[in-house]
Amino acid sequence: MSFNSLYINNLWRSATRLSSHAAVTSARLVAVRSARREPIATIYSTSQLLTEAETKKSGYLTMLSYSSQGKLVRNGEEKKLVICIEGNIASGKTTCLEYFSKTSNIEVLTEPVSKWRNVRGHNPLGLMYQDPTRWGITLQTYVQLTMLDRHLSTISAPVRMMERSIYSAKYIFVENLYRSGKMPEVDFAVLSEWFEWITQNIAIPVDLIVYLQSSPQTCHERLRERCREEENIIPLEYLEAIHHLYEDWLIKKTSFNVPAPVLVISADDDLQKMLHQYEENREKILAGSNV
Ligand SMILES: Nc1ncnc2c1ncn2[C@@H]1O[C@H](COP(=O)(O)OP(=O)(O)O)[C@@H](O)[C@H]1O
Ligand SMILES: Cc1cn([C@H]2C[C@H](O)[C@@H](COP(=O)(O)O)O2)c(=O)[nH]c1=O
Repeated sequence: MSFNSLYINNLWRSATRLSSHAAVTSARLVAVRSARREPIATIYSTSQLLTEAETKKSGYLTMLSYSSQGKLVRNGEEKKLVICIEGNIASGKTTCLEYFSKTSNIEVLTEPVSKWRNVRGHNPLGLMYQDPTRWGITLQTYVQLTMLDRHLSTISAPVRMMERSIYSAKYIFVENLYRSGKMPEVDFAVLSEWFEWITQNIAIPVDLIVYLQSSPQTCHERLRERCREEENIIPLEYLEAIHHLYEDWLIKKTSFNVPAPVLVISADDDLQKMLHQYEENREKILAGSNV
């Protein structure tokens, strides 16, 4: 095994699946020490993890190596396209993904909302809507973790389409909690430190962002129609705030780094017209292009 090549856990995934304290501890050691660029061979030999052969067989671990920028990257997936579908709450992202899931050679990853509604019997999404100042950090820490898990999971098809990204979780939702005065500064600082560490040390490739641009009013109507219990208390103003953050990020490009070209699709139309628009844009989307 080469010096700049190592197996590390997909962090939390191994923690739950390997169910061994020694394995979890050593996995953490590998991740942290490798980020500091200490000799991998030492790390590998001190690890209580699976052997290389066991690792490959298990499929739980991802082979990572350093890029020329010094970031950890997944091996062998350079030619796969990653497309993130972005947009306000209830703008139609899941519906869009469902449509494309019928296409062969596309892997579709929806947001892990079910995890946000149930982590070991707790509902951080519901808690956050009830008391954002107390529970915003709890939800957003978990969102960041689960989105990172999505980004790092092995890609099983030439094209991956995924709902949102670790970027929008931070640039839109954390930012909104903080700007609206509902997230204490210390919570925002800790989340920001985590986010910066992740994005500086781990390559999170995105080739195209498809922005479903919808009016907050449309989203409000669709949200009511969808009837997700936790979201009953969302006022129109909340969707307006999310909308403005999205517009500043992806249209005006005045707030945060945009990690990929953006293809804008207006999403206020009825379902039939939306499906027509998806067909019209299919080629561009699957080529990872916005022109
Ligand atoms: N173009 C559309 N016209 C009318 N209703 C829609 C449209 N697209 C989605 N919906 C409905 O709106 C709700 C939210 O859509 P969904 O795809 O879940 O949005 P998101 O994943 O962005 O939150 C769902 O009830 C869905 O059936
Ligand atoms: C990414 C992210 C999401 N949320 C909330 C917003 C919504 O209530 C759900 C996601 O539902 P959608 O229909 O897929 O938009 O989760 C959040 O509070 N924080 C986040 O970072």
